[in-house]
Amino acid sequence: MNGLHVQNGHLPNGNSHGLSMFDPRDYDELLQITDVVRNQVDLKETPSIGIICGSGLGDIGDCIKEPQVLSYKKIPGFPSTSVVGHKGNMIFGYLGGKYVVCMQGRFHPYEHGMDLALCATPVRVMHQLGIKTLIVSNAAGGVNPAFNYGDLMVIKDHIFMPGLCGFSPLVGINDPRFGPRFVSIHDAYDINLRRLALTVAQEENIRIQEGIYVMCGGPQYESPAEVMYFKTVGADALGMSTCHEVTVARQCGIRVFGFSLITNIANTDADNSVEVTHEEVLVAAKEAGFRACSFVTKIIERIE
Ligand SMILES: O=P(O)(O)O[C@H]1O[C@H](CO)[C@@H](O)[C@H]1O
Ligand SMILES: Nc1nc2[nH]cnc2c(=O)[nH]1
Repeated sequence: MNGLHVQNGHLPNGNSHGLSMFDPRDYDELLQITDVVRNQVDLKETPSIGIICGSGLGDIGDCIKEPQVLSYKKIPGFPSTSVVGHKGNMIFGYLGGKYVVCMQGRFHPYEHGMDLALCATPVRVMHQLGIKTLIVSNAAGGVNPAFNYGDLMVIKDHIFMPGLCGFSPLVGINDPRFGPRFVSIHDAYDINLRRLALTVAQEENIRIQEGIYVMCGGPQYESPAEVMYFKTVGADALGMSTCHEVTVARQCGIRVFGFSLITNIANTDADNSVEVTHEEVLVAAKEAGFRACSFVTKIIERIE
């Protein structure tokens, strides 16, 4: 067991289950966590689809029918969610006629005691629970000048800044049961799911964009010069999450669909002061809750 990747090697929630230390890269230790989840939920069937709700987008989890809600506090190995707008529940139930598992809240690399593999633990647990498709959502700042506040953006590809700088969740011991040491990220966001999402948005009259998502380390928002830098290299939206989850999902062969809600327009002009706050991000997400929920539900209805 290698506790190096978890702060002090201790799990804040682990004691009552006898799992007080764990390594998010160790398949067998994650299996123990997955078993604890299975034992606390009356699973109706194997969930085929996993969902991760972005900041303020927890309404997606609240749309689930026949929900069984397991607080992260009851799952050994799951850190507490410390970011406002991330409730910290794992929800099992039906959405769009399919049995799903939904993470109502995610872990970000900038939170206390995190490393990227630990942040991606929910994806590995959902893999062990049997999901074949992952839907990830996030709140993001729009960089593309054609984007408006409140737009949804289908993620076409990403630029994973921490991953490029040596902080990939795949750094460290590789257990081949999760997948290969070297993972190709050439087709991370499934093209058929992207096409399906664009069709659904058109049919439902939902304003939709498609673009490149950049994951920055955060928690500070970008300076105008940084926004300009990302714009120059082809970014459409900026956030602080998602890419580590997608990387881990692709290693396990999970098919991925991702979308961003554009909660603010990132500023490129240092002479024009524009403050971004997490409060406004949450307001934008709240306003979009119903739309995001029906978008995800309609996509799931049509997933094969
Ligand atoms: O990516 P999600 O979890 O939606 O959250 C986004 O919103 C927060 C900033 O307002 C950051 O954590 C950013 O990543
Ligand atoms: N990095 C980053 N994350 C966000 N999340 C919501 N808005 C933003 C933004 O402008 N930048």
